[in-house]
Amino acid sequence: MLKIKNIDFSYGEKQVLRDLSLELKAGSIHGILGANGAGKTTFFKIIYGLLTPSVGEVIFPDNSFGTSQIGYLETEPRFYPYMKGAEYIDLLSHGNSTFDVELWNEIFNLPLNKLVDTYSTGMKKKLALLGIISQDKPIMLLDEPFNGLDLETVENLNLILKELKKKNKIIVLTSHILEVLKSNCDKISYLYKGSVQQTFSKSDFQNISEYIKSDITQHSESVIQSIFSQ
Ligand SMILES: Nc1ncnc2c1ncn2[C@@H]1O[C@H](COP(=O)(O)OP(=O)(O)OP(=O)(O)O)[C@@H](O)[C@H]1O
Repeated sequence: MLKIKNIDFSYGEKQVLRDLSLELKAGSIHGILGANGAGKTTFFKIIYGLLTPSVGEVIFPDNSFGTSQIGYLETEPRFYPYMKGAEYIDLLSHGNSTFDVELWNEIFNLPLNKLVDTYSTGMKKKLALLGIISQDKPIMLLDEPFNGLDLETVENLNLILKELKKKNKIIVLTSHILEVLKSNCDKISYLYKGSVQQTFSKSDFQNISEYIKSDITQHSESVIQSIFSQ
């Protein structure tokens, strides 16, 4: 179990996370849902150790060594210039001699001998995903992993996530597409104004849209109606 306890975080004067607590189980996929700017990426950066909370702590599972046990897929992955796809995978998979890049690339179909600079946006996302998978870490933080992927890769990623879950990993993923979260996750937490406002289990997933709609969009609906009635 990865435990996040009572975290506060601010960028300067701006408080982004407030008393955020969450427990993430091994062998399960936990979705994080939240509006733009709700604090999802900030939350991942805290778990990964890129940011330090002013209050609260991240408690890693027994026998793990903190952030070295985490694979982190950023929303917009960054690459070194003049690096080929294969070199990127070599760099990330370092220490995992069992990773069979050729076999995996039968699924991802990437031109690994070409410079990453020549890749399309979706190809870069696929390369970053392949890199994270190649690391085979017990904790995987995936920030919008489905963004920019073609339909075939979306289907493949659904299957891959199922297999990774069977390997007892702690997987946390964000998406703005509710259906993506519903079909992949065991639990979904709704982040609102920097706190986990509600965590839904599978049996409650059908209530999520209604919950968010009543919470967020009622005000927007009345504003949109007043704009168009002018
Ligand atoms: N480096 C930074 N300096 C100052 N404020 C920041 C910084 N990074 C993020 N923020 C602010 O923190 C808040 C949370 O940002 P964050 O990127 O964590 O949100 P998010 O939920 O991942 O959003 P999105 O869904 O748009 O990716 C936003 O208000 C954002 O403007």
